[in-house]
Amino acid sequence: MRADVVTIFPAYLEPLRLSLVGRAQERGTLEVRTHDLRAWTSDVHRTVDDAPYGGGPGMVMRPEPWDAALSEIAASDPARRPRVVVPTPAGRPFSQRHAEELAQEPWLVFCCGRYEGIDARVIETWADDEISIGDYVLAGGEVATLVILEAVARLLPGVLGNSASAADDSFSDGLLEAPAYTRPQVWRGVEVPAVLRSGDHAAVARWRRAQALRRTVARRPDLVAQAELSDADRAVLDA
Ligand SMILES: COc1cc(COC(=O)c2cn[nH]c2)cc(-c2cccnc2)c1
Repeated sequence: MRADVVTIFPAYLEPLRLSLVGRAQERGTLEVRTHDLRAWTSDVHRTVDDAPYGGGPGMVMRPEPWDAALSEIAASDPARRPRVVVPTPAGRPFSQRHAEELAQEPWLVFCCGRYEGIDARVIETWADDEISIGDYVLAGGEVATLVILEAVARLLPGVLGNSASAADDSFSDGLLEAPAYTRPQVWRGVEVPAVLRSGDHAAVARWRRAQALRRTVARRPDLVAQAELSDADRAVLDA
């Protein structure tokens, strides 16, 4: 996968060189290219923003630099059309399913908005996906891009070691993760649930499913409504 990121703060994307996403890049599984939007300005002050029509607080990002940047990036591989993603509070809520969808794409381009956002005509012309990572306002799209790219990168083949698997992700079955434990067996007087030390894999699976169900009912009833529940699941919830 190739991922281009257009931003006025390229340094914000440095964390992508670390850890999991960094390893994916070393392996060639993912190629991340960052671009400074100001490279596509033509005035001496390298202006990327201007006052909003209709008044109101703050500034809006001008269309010309974005159009020049996206045109040049898209033209760099004429045989393919990138999927253009714009992180924004006004976007579709990001989810594991959405990450799985994006992980199938060979080429993503992320547009990191700053100020009050990007001129709507750029979004209309270029954006394939407007994505929100949560109902709050960030100062720019860079952090949201890091979130989305990390969620997508870990789904790419070979990125997660063989000890972990995205297929076992909590959200892969639509429920929250069950509680996890490791050594010591007793810590601060609290013992690891016996079933987890029983070696009975079927019992462990039943216990984890029950814990995940109860946790999801308590914290995210909205997810329970969407999950496919078996009769055994319903028995747990009715208990
Ligand atoms: C492209 O347009 C944007 C992008 C961003 C950065 O993304 C987020 O904040 C976000 C992404 N998921 N959740 C939050 C912020 C605004 C914005 C809107 C209103 C006032 N101030 C800023 C507009």
